[in-house]
Amino acid sequence: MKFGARCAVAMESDAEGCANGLRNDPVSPPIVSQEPFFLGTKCSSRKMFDLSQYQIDVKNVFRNASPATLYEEALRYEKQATLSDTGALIAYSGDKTGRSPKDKRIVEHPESTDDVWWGSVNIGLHENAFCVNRERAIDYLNTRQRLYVLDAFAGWDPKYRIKVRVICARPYHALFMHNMLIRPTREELADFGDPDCVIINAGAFPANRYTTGMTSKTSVDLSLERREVVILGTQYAGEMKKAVFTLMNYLMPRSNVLPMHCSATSDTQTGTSSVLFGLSGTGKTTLSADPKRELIGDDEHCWTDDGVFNIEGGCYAKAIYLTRDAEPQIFDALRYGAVLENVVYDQADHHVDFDNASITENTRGAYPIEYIPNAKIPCTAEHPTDVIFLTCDAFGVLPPVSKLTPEQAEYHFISGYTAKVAGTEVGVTEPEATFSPCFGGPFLVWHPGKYAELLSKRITQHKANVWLINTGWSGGAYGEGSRMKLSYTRAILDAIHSGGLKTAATEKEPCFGLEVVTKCPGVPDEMLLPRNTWSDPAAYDATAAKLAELFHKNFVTYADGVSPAVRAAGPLLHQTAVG
Ligand SMILES: Nc1ncnc2c1ncn2[C@@H]1O[C@H](COP(=O)(O)OP(=O)(O)OP(=O)(O)O)[C@@H](O)[C@H]1O
Ligand SMILES: O=C([O-])CC(=O)C(=O)O
Ligand SMILES: [Ca+2]
Ligand SMILES: [Mn+2]
Repeated sequence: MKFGARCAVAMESDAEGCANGLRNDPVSPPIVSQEPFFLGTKCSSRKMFDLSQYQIDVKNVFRNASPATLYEEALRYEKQATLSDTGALIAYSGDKTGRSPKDKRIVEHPESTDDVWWGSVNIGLHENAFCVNRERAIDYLNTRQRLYVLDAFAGWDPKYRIKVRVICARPYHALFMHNMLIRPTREELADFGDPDCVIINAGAFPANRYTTGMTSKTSVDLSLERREVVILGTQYAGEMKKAVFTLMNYLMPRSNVLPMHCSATSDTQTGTSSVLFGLSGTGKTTLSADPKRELIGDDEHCWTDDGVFNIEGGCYAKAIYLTRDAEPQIFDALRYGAVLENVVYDQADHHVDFDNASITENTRGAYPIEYIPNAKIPCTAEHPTDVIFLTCDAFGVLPPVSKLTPEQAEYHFISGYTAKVAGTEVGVTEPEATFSPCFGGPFLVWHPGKYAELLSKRITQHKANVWLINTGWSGGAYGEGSRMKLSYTRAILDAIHSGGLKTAATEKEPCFGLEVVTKCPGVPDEMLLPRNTWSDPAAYDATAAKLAELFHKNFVTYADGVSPAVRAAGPLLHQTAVG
């Protein structure tokens, strides 16, 4: 894949100095680190890493510093940084503890404007406002004593990978991206050349609300032409990884490749994969940590003519209520090298209280993918045999598992349903339906139809089975029932992966028209038909009808762009009343 190179940079390798066993020149004062990853050698160069092409002139620039160096930097220079009792770096993101989708902007440019699905997801920004924000970010970075540069890759398939450069002021951000991107070898770093994408992270500094197009002090701006991301007014680290994902969501479909907000695992024998789509909190990361399978990745993948590849080099797991019993692989990955974001810990022994949501519900841990024992490196796999849609239905009406027809698959992919539970956001007192197209609305650049078409084509071509799994409520809506037991969801996945569920008994459910699996090893029969789990079946019917109506209302926007068969694949109830 070829990208327009805009800026030439002299990137000098320190390999020679190390090979000669040269010590640092004692007279040159700047501390410059270009340590390679995982090589176990301390190899620093006195050559300044030059950021002048970005008009950045800061004395101490660390390029691809080792985790140990970044730990040192964080502990010295970040106010609240500390170590957990398992050796993870604990860091705090400040006011923003989650992504800010309303503050995301895409530069309007004649070259890409016809490609972009403009609206509430992709809000346009004038090129001039982008330049103002970019300059503001650079001015801020120039006030710093120390900066961190990370050059690394996104995309495990060499045919599609892009070179990403992160420039940031916080060691925690550098370590986060070191974990989340694909770490280059020493040779790859020496030959890195010009990056395909640059993230300029000045998140500690606010946007100016009077800059055209700004509605708050936070702004995450992407220029598809410059291949640059500017971050102001948010230090939540997840913005950086999802900015890369957004860029991939633009680039990949141009090469007939489908980017997916999903996790992926592969069969240890056959190498075939299964992908789990789902919005935030539905279980992608949790369920992909599966000792019976190989882990390809937990959040961002692409489906090409050759199979699937992970975009990332690490995982970013929700840490709230994490226990070693329920999720041992993830729990054990939160050790030396991992970043633990916004967690509360005991001041005396630095033991992390995973049940404490006083800073945020969205506590997170970021670790390199090889911290999961059964990760497959390189993170690529054969075509999926199974495509799974995860939904966390807080209404408690969707069945634990149903088998979708190709038309239902397209309908549910475009709908992207999940539900928020009451209590986590102010003002949410009952389950709130969320529809996010392609289970990743905030990251789409093209119209959802483009991704839906690519998915349908690949599903048909590879005869993949499509399943809808409810990881949310059972026995009643939020407040009445309870969250689906993780062991049941895992048993369902095991049955899918063993091939057994393909031939399992099913029953057509009348409200959503779903073919519900009624027998699954490891799951009590009565759990599989949700109506049976409610104490009041009439209340179930009423809630199901309400949800069906929400599906119809949401689908109105997309109805014109799909075939009549797909339009008819939604919930059966109230179809005429609303749609
Ligand atoms: N039956 C279940 N299936 C999956 N997860 C469950 C289940 N019951 C409870 N959970 C919890 O729900 C959360 C799922 O979060 P997870 O990190 O897997 O989300 P995700 O889909 O990866 O989201 P994101 O895109 O934000 O990273 C975890 O905290 C997990 O412990
Ligand atoms: O992006 C984040 O901050 C976490 C995540 O995976 C998501 O929200 O989908
Ligand atoms: Ca995740
Ligand atoms: Mn995600």
